[in-house]
Amino acid sequence: MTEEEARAWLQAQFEVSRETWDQLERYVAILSSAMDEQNLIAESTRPHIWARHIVDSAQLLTIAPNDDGRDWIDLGSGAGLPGIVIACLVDRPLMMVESRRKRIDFLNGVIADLGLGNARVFGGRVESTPATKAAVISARAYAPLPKLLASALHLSDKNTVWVLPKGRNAQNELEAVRPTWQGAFHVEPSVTDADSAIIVARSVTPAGKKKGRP
Ligand SMILES: C[S@@+](CC[C@H](N)C(=O)[O-])C[C@H]1O[C@@H](n2cnc3c(N)ncnc32)[C@H](O)[C@@H]1O
Repeated sequence: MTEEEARAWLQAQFEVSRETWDQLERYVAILSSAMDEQNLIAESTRPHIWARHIVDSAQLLTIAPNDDGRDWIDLGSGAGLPGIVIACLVDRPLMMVESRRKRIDFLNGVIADLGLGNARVFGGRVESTPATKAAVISARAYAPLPKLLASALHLSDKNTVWVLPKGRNAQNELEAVRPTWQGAFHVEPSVTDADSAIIVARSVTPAGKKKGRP
C-alpha cells in the first residue's frame, strides 16, 4: 500500500472529517520529528508512516465492536500505535498503557497537542493497571501472545474483544497457545501487508477455567 493509497483507504473507510485529518497529519508530523530524539518507530518505516502505522492501526476499527461505553485499552502503546490513531478516528474512551517514562511523556504531549479529550495514559506496567473491564484490548508489538494474554487478563471479561496485530506467524502463534488458553480465536488478514495478520479473540480464559469467569 502506498502513502496515497493509505490516505484513500482511510477516507473511504471512515469519511474522515477535516478536523480529524488535521489531527492525524499533526500526529504524523510530531511522530516523524520526535524520531530525531527517540526511536519510536523503525527508521525504515519513516517514509511510509501512513501505510505502515496509521492504516495498520486504523484497520483494527473495522474488526473491533462498537463503543459500549467501556474503555478501549491499548497495551504497550509506545508512540501511540494504535491508541492515538483510534482516539483520533472515533470518539470513544481510550486508555493507553505504557511503562517507559519518555514514551508516557510523549503520549501525554500528543494528547494535549491534538486535544484528544477521549484519550488518557496509564503510566505503568500492564500487569499493574488497575482492574477494569475493557470493551476492546489492542496490543501491537507489545509481547508474545502468552505473556500478552496473561498480563492483561484482569482487564478482560467474556465480552472483551482482543485485536492483536501480529506478523506472518500469527496462525502458528495462535496454535502454540491453544493448550494453555481457551476462547474464540481467529486470524484476520491485514490490509496493509500480506506478511501481517490480526489475531482476534473473545472469551479468553486460561485453559481449564470456566468461560465467562476469568
Ligand atoms: C515495540 S514497542 C511497540 C509500541 C507500539 N505499540 C507500536 O506498535 O509501535 C513496545 C512498547 O511496549 C512497552 N511495554 C513493554 N512491556 C510493557 C509492560 N509490561 N507494561 C507496559 N508497557 C510495556 C514498551 O515500553 C514499548 O513502548
